[in-house]
Amino acid sequence: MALLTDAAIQAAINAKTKPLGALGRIESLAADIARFQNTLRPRMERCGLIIFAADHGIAGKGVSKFPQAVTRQMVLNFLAGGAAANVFAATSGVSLRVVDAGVAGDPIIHSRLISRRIAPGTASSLHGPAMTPAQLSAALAAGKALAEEGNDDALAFGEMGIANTSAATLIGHKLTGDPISALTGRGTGLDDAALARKTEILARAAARTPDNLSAEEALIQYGGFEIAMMAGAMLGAAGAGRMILVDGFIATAAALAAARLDPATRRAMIFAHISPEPGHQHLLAALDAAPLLSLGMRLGEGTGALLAWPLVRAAAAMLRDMASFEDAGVSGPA
Ligand SMILES: O=C(O)c1ccc[n+]([C@@H]2O[C@H](COP(=O)([O-])O)[C@@H](O)[C@H]2O)c1
Ligand SMILES: Cc1cc2nc[nH]c2cc1C
Repeated sequence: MALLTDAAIQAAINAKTKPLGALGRIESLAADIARFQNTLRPRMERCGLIIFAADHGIAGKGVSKFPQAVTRQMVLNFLAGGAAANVFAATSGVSLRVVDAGVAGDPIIHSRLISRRIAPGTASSLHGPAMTPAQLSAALAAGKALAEEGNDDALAFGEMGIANTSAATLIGHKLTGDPISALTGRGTGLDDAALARKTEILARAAARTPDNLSAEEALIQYGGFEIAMMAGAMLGAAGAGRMILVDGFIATAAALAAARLDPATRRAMIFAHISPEPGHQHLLAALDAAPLLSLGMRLGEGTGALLAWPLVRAAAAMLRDMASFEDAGVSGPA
């Protein structure tokens, strides 16, 4: 089918029974959806959330307020239905899959857990690469395959991994060139002294490698398995014609890596919210992204993406189902 022009999409939005521009940001969201699906009758009925969980070798260096064991404990909480992501998935009408991408310790055995374990946590990126090239390939491929399953119109991606704000900061630094000091934040709630220590540790880890890295190399050197698998899932979702709901700081690091691996992935992305983690605005700027919500949320798990889903659904329904001035016999501007 011929490619819809931006002018044709805008004309369809402008013809709806409302003053010009009166639905604000919902109008540009509808335009993004129409452009991606190449139709003026876009479909946004089904959304699935995939939460990727993994551990980080750098967690042992005191960069998080919480112990590494919380990653595993939260996976069990997701499976029991007790996390914020479970609650918001239910209120937003989103289905949820939980993936072990590489949680430390023995494999978690549970009938509803999807096991795609690359290894029981990455190596510490303070002293060497977090993962091998073969582990990166396996993580990207596993994520891609998961996103290709099912018949969702959109996929939201969440993560759980103690110390993964450190991984996202280092990846973000190597992909944007913005300084570690500007990107590093409190994560799960570090105090001033601990934040200064984290910044110093991340600066040492960053100094190990050249200034600018390819997305592959940044993921190998600093990535988590959950971040790499999420990047693979984003590539898979875009390739399968599903839109991507990008969550917070860590998910946006995965999105930036995915967009560098395949620039065509960017068109599939909807940016759900902005987190107070200071690096998030840098990554959003590198992606030229305007997030929908600003709620002061910094939880991860896909919680911001879950809250944005009803807006995405409404935007598509507006373009598909709203009457035009002509359809409804409503007078245009005087
Ligand atoms: O999504 C965000 O913007 C976000 C910001 C700060 C923290 N988090 C979550 O907190 C964990 C990482 O924090 P930290 O301090 O252990 O690096 C990880 O499980 C993330 O899901 C998430
Ligand atoms: C309790 C807790 C829940 C989380 N969910 C995502 N990251 C998290 C980090 C902690 C510490």
